[in-house]
Amino acid sequence: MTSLPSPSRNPRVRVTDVEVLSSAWYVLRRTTFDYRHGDGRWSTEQRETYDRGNGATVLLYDPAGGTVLLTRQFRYPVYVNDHPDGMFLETAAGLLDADDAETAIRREVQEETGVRLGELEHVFDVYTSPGSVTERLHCYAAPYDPADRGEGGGIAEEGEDIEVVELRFAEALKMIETGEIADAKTIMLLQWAALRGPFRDAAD
Ligand SMILES: Nc1nc2c(ncn2[C@@H]2O[C@H](COP(=O)(O)OP(=O)(O)O[C@H]3O[C@H](CO)[C@@H](O)[C@H](O)[C@@H]3O)[C@@H](O)[C@H]2O)c(=O)[nH]1
Ligand SMILES: [Mg+2]
Repeated sequence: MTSLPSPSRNPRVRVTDVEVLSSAWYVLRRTTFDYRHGDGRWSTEQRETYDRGNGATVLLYDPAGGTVLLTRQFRYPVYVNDHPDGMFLETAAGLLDADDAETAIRREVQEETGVRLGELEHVFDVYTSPGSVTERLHCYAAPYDPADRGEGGGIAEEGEDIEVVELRFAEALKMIETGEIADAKTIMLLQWAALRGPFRDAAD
C-alpha cells in the first residue's frame, strides 16, 4: 500500500489500497476499493487513474473584430491516434503547477500568445476523461485586443513551439464541422461563445 485518499465522501465507496504503477512525467495509480451497488451488493473493484494534475484554458475573443485567438502546436498523443499531422488547434492552456487556476491561466496565456489578460470570465470546469484521467480543467473566456497580441511561442526550453492563430469566429465554428478543430475544450468554449457567450447575437 502506498497512500490512501482522504476519508470517503461517499458511503458506497471504501478505498482499501492505492499502488503507484508509474511515476514519471505523470503518475499512474491502481486503486482497489469496495463499492456498494444499487441493489445493496458489495463488490471489490480496481481502477487505474492517470494523474497529470489539473489545468486551465481560456477562449480569447475580440468582439469588435469578430475573431478568436487560438494556438497551434504538435501534439504527439493526437498524432499517434490518427490525426493527419498532429498540428493541433486549441485554446491557450496549461497545467496549474502550484498556482490557482486564475493565476495559472494568466501566466500560460502570456507565455503562449503574448496576451496580457485583463477581465477574465469563469465559464465552467470540466472533467476531460472521467473514466481514466483525474484532470479537472478550469475553463475561462476573456476579451483580447489584437494590438496586444505578442510573439507567444511557449517555453522553448520545455520543447514548446506554439503558433498563434487568429480566426474569424464563424470560420472557427465551421472548422469544428470539417474536423480541423477537434479539441474538446476548444469545441466546448466555441459553442458556449455562440450559445451564451460573446457571439450569441452574431448573425452567422
Ligand atoms: N519531457 C516531456 N515533456 C512533456 C511531456 N508531456 C508534456 N510535456 C511538456 O510539458 C508541456 C506542458 O505545457 P502546458 O502548457 O503546461 O500544458 P499543456 O500540455 O498545454 O496542457 C493543457 O492542455 C491540455 C490539452 O488540452 C490539457 O489536458 C491540460 O489540462 C492543459 O490545459 C508541454 O507543452 C510539453 O512541452 C512528457 O511526457 N515529457
Ligand atoms: Mg499549453
